[in-house]
Amino acid sequence: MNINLDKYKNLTRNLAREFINLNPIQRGGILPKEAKKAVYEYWDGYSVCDYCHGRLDEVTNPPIKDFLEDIAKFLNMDYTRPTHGAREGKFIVMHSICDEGDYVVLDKNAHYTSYVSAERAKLNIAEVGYEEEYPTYKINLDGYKEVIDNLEDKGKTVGLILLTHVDGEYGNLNDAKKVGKIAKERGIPFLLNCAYTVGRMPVDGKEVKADFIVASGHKSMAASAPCGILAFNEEFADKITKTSQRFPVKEVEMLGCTSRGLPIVTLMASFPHVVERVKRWDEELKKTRYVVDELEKIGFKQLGIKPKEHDLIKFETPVLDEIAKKDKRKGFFFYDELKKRGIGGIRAGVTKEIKMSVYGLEWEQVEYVVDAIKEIVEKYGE
Ligand SMILES: Cc1ncc(COP(=O)(O)O)c(C=O)c1O
Repeated sequence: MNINLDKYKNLTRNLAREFINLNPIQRGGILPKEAKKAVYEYWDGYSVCDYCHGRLDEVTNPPIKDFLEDIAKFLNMDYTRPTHGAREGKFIVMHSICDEGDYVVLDKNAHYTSYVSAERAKLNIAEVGYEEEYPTYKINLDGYKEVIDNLEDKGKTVGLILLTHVDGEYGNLNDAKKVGKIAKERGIPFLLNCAYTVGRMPVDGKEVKADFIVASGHKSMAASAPCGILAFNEEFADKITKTSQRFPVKEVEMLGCTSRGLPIVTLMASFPHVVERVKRWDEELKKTRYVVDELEKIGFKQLGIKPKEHDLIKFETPVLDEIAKKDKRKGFFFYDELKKRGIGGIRAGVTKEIKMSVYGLEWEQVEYVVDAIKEIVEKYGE
């Protein structure tokens, strides 16, 4: 065997712990210290299966069964199951409730994993477009009606309506209740993709008339990847939790058991922290809007709906692009300068547009980030 194993020794992370990480996909997945402690207890393989009597969702030690009931209450949904992430939840819904060839109607800002889930489930896609493209990229939610009507007029079956609660490109928050109402009127099941919302901000499934909610533990619930939650209502419980003919205790869509180790433990251990932090969502929005106000003063331009209703910020940054043309480090100057100031998470080499989030940072840190960016622009700009 000629394999060099040295590279696996002493694995360390470049983005050092003391860095302020501005990457929007990572800010909601930072573990509180309670969850870090649980890691030491449960880091071995199938660590949650010590007292299993056949199925993950029924394990009482650690308290997975209770957790799934509690998280259903937290989301105001009837039932939940653990998954490996939002994408696995979407696939489970599509695969279990749609028939091959059905249409999934989704918003144009949907994540690639929504498309890939549909493809894997052998479904077709129809998109709902924008009310406005540049600069807000706001989805025309009334457009769901038109897209559904057009498909039905052509004799097609719409098996599912999917809405991205907050998208990963612009951080636009959609009015889920509006789409939930359309879904109810048309009698079509409604899946709300809450990868960027559940765990960061309050979400009430019944209020928005969602039949299914998918959430992402590692993106927004302060958990280690990969893990997530699929929540569903009574009406669809039989389909989602159908058991195997040959192994009657095992749920087919879960392939028996999903998150069977450390990730689900971090998800549970972080739950008290998550329950508390969503109550402080207004404060998070204040921080986000402060960043936008301050950085627009130095020539950044926020894309997406204004004012911000979510912490993911996308900026057009012509000032950075101008500097990159002259600096010998080219586009890498910004990454480099941020790194010197203990800030990471902005894509290296990119200066035309940047994405960032200050979710969960202390106000002092938010101000530090804003001042650091202003200082860099002042120092290197004209
Ligand atoms: C809107 C949205 N949905 C889903 C996902 C995927 O989440 P997961 O990794 O939990 O499948 C992402 C990841 O960036 C996302 O932005």
